[in-house]
Amino acid sequence: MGDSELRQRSHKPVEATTFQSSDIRPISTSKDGPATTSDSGLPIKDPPGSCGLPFIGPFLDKMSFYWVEGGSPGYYISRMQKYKSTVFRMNTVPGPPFYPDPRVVVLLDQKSYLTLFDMDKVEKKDVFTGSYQVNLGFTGGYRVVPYLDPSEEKHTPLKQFCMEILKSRHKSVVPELHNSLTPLFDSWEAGLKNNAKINITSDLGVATLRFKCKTFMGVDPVDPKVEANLTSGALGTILGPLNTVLLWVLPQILPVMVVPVPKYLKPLLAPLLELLTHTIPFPGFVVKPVYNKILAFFRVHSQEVLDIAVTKYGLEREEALHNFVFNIIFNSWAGIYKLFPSIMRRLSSTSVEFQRELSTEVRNAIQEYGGLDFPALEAMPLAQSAAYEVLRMDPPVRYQYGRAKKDLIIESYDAAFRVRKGELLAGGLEVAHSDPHVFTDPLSYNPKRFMGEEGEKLLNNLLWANGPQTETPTTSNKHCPGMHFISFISKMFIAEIYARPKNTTFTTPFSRNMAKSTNAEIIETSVTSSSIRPKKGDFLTRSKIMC
Ligand code: HEM
Repeated sequence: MGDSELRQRSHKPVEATTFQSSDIRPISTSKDGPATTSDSGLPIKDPPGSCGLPFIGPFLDKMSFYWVEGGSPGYYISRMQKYKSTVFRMNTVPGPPFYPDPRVVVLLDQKSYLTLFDMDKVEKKDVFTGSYQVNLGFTGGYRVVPYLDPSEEKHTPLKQFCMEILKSRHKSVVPELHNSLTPLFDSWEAGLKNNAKINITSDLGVATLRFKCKTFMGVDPVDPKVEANLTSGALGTILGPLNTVLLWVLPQILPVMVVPVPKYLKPLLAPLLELLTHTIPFPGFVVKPVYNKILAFFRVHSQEVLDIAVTKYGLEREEALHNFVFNIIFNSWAGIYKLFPSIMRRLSSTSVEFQRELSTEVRNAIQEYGGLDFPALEAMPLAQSAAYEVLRMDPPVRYQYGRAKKDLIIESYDAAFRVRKGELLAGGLEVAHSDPHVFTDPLSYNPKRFMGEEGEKLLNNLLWANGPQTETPTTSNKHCPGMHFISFISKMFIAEIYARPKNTTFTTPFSRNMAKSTNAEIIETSVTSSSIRPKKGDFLTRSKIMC
């Protein structure tokens, strides 16, 4: 399916669809009988779609998700087109035999998607990763804050603690990000002059890990002089800091990930990979050595932070420690690990003229305010818009879930759907972020999209942080408390690239390597970065690229 087909996807009302009886549980009705139209006059119907026969349906769907349709968004889009609806029933992943019930009602347009942020309508208990839950052994036996519903007692103090950490360390953000990126960019440029191979994703991974730890704990996790650092001991030496954290992060998301395998090896490797990654939930003990290593580092260096958790928020020290590790490594670092390479890839696809304009904005602001700091960064609307546009097209977290607290009527643009209490709602964010009702030419990277009065209004529809960019994360909602932090550092990352003395545009080898390491394709051989374009059909294959 091509981009043009996607653009033409229909939101016209659909005919009533046949259901498997196993898909439907009894629905409560008012004494006047069930309503036939919603409050805004739309016809009420059951969501189209079928989950198939028990076990067989979910199993076949799961195979299709991982091995035929390349995961999100292709899997969602093919079903959206089949049912001619942006709300429908389907099986999510993982599924049988050893993962829980994968039946969900999917929401793919901007209107229905908002249901997922309405705490009166959905419960967010244990749905952070969707239909399955990560073994508690990954987090020291604690249910960390993203798994808690706001109605749970611990949610408020744990979220307040996270917000406090972000606020209290904000002055360190600019210098620490600068100090982490400058030597890295220097080394890339030096290496590229000598035709050395660079790996953008892993190099940035280490740099941002150092940035996170230095900002929030004041210590460098790879400095051999630092106690319990992530390169120390046999494990640290063998794995290195990046693999240590990845070996803890990845098994938590592997159940929903498409494992990239060359086409010709698929028949050979698929059964083995299925068995290893998508069949049996990972038990906690598999990550114990690496988690203990991470924990030991945090335990030594987060005492000041933990004092705040205990004295100000009345939290148990050990629980606060596991939450702190999760906030810094899983919530935050893992998101940046995906986001920063996406920013480079998207920027490298823009024209030289645009990159010059960006560079001029960055340099002028730095000159006017005497350095790359908060005031200068405030004066970079183009860099900010370019960053928002990456968050729109490549949201690092691609799914959101919530369980219906009661029987609901959920409206899309052209129909209203009955959803039963207890059903799991699943949002596919890449598709909702490409809603043609809201975004013009939604499949194109338009770095100026969020600029100006009209552009700023679109921030209401930027939902990557589990809520509109214009709304505030609070203890009563599940909005990501790191929303402003991430928006800010993404803009600063762009500013750091374009503030570099020699980089009015990326040099050719820089771009070529960016292209190679992010799987983009060089379609011309001219010397400018505008020759780098994402692969054809990128929207559909992106999930493979980014994994
Ligand atoms: C690119 C980076 C990030 C992305 C894509 C991201 C995305 C999200 C999303 C989608 C959720 C909601 C999950 C759900 O309930 O369905 C969430 C929640 C959360 N995020 Fe972020 N986040 C990022 C960075 C951060 C940072 C920097 C922090 C803090 C240091 C953070 C802390 C949290 C916490 C504590 C929650 C749970 C909120 C609650 O329970 O109310 N995140 N994030």
